[in-house]
Amino acid sequence: MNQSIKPGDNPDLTEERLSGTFDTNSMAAVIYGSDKLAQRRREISEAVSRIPELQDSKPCPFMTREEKILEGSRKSAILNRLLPGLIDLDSFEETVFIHQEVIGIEGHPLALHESLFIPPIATQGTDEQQKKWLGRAQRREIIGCYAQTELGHGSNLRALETTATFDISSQEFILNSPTITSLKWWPGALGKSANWSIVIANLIVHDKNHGPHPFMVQLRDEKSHEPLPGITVGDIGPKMAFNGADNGFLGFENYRIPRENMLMRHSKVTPDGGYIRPPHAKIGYSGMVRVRSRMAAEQGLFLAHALTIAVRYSAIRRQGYLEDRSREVKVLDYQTQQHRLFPSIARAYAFIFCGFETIRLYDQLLIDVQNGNTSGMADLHALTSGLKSVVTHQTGEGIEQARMACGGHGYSMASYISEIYGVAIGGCTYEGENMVMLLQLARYLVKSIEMIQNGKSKNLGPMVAYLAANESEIDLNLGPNEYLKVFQYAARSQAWRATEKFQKLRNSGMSKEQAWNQASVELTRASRLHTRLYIMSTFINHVGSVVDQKIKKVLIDLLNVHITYEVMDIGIYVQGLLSSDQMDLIRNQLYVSLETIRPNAVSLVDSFQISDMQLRSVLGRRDGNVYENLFKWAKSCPLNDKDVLESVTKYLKPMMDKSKL
Ligand SMILES: CCCCCCCC/C=C\CCCCC/C=C/C(=O)SCCNC(=O)CCNC(=O)[C@H](O)C(C)(C)COP(=O)(O)OP(=O)(O)OC[C@H]1O[C@@H](n2cnc3c(N)ncnc32)[C@H](O)[C@@H]1OP(=O)(O)O
Ligand SMILES: Cc1cc2nc3c(=O)[nH]c(=O)nc-3n(C[C@H](O)[C@H](O)[C@H](O)COP(=O)(O)OP(=O)(O)OC[C@H]3O[C@@H](n4cnc5c(N)ncnc54)[C@H](O)[C@@H]3O)c2cc1C
Repeated sequence: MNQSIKPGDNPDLTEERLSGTFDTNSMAAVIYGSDKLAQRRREISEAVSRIPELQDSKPCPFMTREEKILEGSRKSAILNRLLPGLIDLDSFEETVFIHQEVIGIEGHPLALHESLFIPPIATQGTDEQQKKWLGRAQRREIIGCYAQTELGHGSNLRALETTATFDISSQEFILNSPTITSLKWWPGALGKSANWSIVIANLIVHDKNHGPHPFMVQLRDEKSHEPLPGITVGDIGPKMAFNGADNGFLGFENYRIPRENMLMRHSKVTPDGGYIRPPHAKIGYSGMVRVRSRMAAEQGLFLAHALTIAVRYSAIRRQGYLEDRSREVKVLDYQTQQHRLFPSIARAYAFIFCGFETIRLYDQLLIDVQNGNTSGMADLHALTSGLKSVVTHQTGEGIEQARMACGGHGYSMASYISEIYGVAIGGCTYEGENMVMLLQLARYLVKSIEMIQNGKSKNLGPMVAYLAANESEIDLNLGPNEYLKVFQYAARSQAWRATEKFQKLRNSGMSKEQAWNQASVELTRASRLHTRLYIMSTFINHVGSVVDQKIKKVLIDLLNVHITYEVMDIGIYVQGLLSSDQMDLIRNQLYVSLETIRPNAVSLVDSFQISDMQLRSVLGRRDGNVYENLFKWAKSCPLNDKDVLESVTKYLKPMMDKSKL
């Protein structure tokens, strides 16, 4: 049963919900990993809806940037007071969720505090450092951010210019931004809100540069909030979206911090200037790996937001005719609309499933690393590098298709899809620009193939074992596992093609760097296919583990949409394996699976359980009463406060009057 049905709803949406074949609360339990977690989300939404001071003071699209930042801060402060009664304070998921619900996706002063400030202290700080700062940060006595990127350097961390030079005589580090390009640029909440930051700076001891390391740095006075002497800080200005966040710039001029402010769980500087190396050279990058490991689920949810809006709206929007000329048809009945939206629903489910898997893998790695075992770091770095790149790109594509699927109203901020798009595609850039991260995964794939070439296939990890197989024929009695083999063929042949291109260029005498650059488009293609294969196999495994038979049946239907769409999408890579008859068969299976999923489309998006407050979309309202609310929304636009604006009295009217003479 669809749990969203209520009296007074748009009858078209109710009809859709009645046609659903499964219980949406049970599906939510599968999406969020357990009945308890799905129920907690419902309870938190419900509790928030009953607290007047947590409601939006006006629709976000009508707010100026200053109002957005003020509103985010107002709500953050209220939440901090109310949180103990509303959520499990130890749960990161609940903390993120309630902020999302109350403040939305446009950013807020604590967005980075939870995800990039507290985790490095907790994982890279010593016990004493944690004792000193963790409690204060968790109680929000201080607000923090993560300052790594510089005006001139983001992707290439080796070129960061900020320095932290150890001064033995005073037992302090002296922070400096030696050039304009070394100014920290982009950190969220740095601009106006944060008073502390994790700063990534080159550690210099006895004139030797040990590369980027993390430091705890106070930026502003804790009483006056004024920048401390030696600190230059401010906001970088408006962005494409995410304007409730104050991304900032930061410069240091001989700014001193105590030796104890370098996060020293892994690397250390001793009082006499000795440097102790970390157990793995890239352990300082693990804060980024943590965020990347969470991005597939986050992005899947961004896509889920846009699809909830587009699918619900498509069920109430009637336009044109099919057979019955007496009533216009729901646009959701057009095959083109289904082809535009349903593969994205499948992807959203796939991203969320695989996102929760990578969060689990990261949590396991964290335990291993704390126990001194860093052997899994390279695997997870490769996996999350590829995953963040593919998922953010496909999420952006899916959201944009969702916008277009809503026709003209999709272009209005009342749909809110443009904001979702703007925030989500930031993910193509932050936490590592997508091409750069695909090339990180490519290094791993090339190394894996070199192992095969050197007769060491048995040392390959399970995620790359397929690179050594030799599939040349597919039985087209196609079930998911045969589709997986088709995808493995595509990913394998592209990985070999790219590696061989690189090796050929090397053998022709080209430098490693030039050869890599000349092969890089092919290498990124290999990384994408490898990642899409991983997403597909995780989806298949996940569906296989579902116990509730009604839920399993729908998920198999959704999986069929996914695997047929994905294979059609990579057709060019499987030409050597599949005949044109086989491709036709798959194409037809895709069209059949679109029809099969159609009656469950609304229930599948309802199962994401995104409340109206969180969705902030007139088009995507749960009750489907879109037209009357669009009219209300337009009337409430500040431009309509007056009938005659100054733009008219001051310019247009005089112009028209003058023209009359
Ligand atoms: C509705 C949904 C709800 C959602 C709720 C949440 C909403 C949130 C929305 C918005 C929030 C926005 C928040 C944005 C926050 C953004 C923060 C940031 O962006 S922080 C800055 C991030 N910066 C980067 O990511 C920089 C990218 N660059 C790098 O990471 C590195 O420079 C590099 C590209 C990895 C290269 O590093 P380096 O030059 O040092 O190394 P290489 O020579 O290339 O490689 C040497 C070997 O090291 C391996 N390596 C590299 N990194 C790692 C690692 N992390 N772990 C393990 N190994 C690593 C590399 O693979 C090489 O190995 P070999 O090939 O030699 O074996
Ligand atoms: C919304 C948002 C929030 C952010 N928040 C933070 C934050 O809180 N803290 C923080 O420190 N930073 C933050 N950032 C910065 C972000 O991490 C960087 O912008 C990102 O890492 C990309 O680096 P860049 O800007 O230097 O891109 P560039 O590296 O300059 O990329 C420009 C182009 O060059 C290409 N390119 C670069 N290197 C290579 C290469 N080796 N091979 C092939 N192509 C290459 C890229 O693919 C891209 O096409 C944020 C950014 C955004 C957009």
